[in-house]
Amino acid sequence: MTTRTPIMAGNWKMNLNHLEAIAHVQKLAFALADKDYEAVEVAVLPPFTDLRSVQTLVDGDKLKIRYGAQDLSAHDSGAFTGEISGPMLAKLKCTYVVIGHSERRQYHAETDEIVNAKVKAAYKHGLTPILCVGEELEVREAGNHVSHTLAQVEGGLKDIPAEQAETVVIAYEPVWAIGTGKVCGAADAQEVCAAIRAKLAELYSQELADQVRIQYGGSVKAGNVAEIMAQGDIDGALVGGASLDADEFVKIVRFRDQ
Ligand SMILES: O=C[C@H](O)COP(=O)(O)O
Repeated sequence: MTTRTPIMAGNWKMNLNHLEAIAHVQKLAFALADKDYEAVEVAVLPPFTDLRSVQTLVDGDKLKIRYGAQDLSAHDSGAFTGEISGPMLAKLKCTYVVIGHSERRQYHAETDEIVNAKVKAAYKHGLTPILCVGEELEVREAGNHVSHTLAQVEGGLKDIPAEQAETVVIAYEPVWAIGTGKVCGAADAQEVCAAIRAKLAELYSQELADQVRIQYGGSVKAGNVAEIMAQGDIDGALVGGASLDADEFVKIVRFRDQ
């Protein structure tokens, strides 16, 4: 069985300006020792306006922190006011791009078709998608959370060949657990993450499914991360609120010590 390196990613959402971003990344870099980076991959996902500052810091100080954007356009260039393209993110040496976050699906009406077009744009420009999936409360209450989430996985990865899909990071984020303090029980999160892995095996191969990293996201904190990470199919966390506090995020990265 493949060993998957855990990945802890801080999705800052619409928080921290570029000066705050510099201070925050410096704090993370100072607090994390080499052994932390060996054991866990650490990524920050700042607003677009912070990316150049983060790049300068990471490049200049040769930091082992990776970074990426929270969204991208499905288009390469052109008359798309307000949008940011894959080539622009690639030029900033982003590793990751979050695609299909529930806040994009909810507030910007992003469908699985749009999400799929963005996944294709990411791969076209050498960016690794963090593909977000997960159900709303009413879907879970109706008992349809697994099928709903798997349909999003299938829709997001439509026509993506195995040689690209093998690098995707999938973030399972039950919408009702995001920013609410309500954590999905570790066993419940594991149920869905295991189903996602089985879906990847069905769509591609068991080998590919064993390789793909699946994160849990939704009110992850230092106090609950160890239990979440103890689940067999959970390989990391996509952290919102708690990633804005550098000390808390470092504790999450060091989940084995919690
Ligand atoms: O992308 C991160 C998720 O939306 C989780 O956010 P949260 O940790 O604030 O609940």
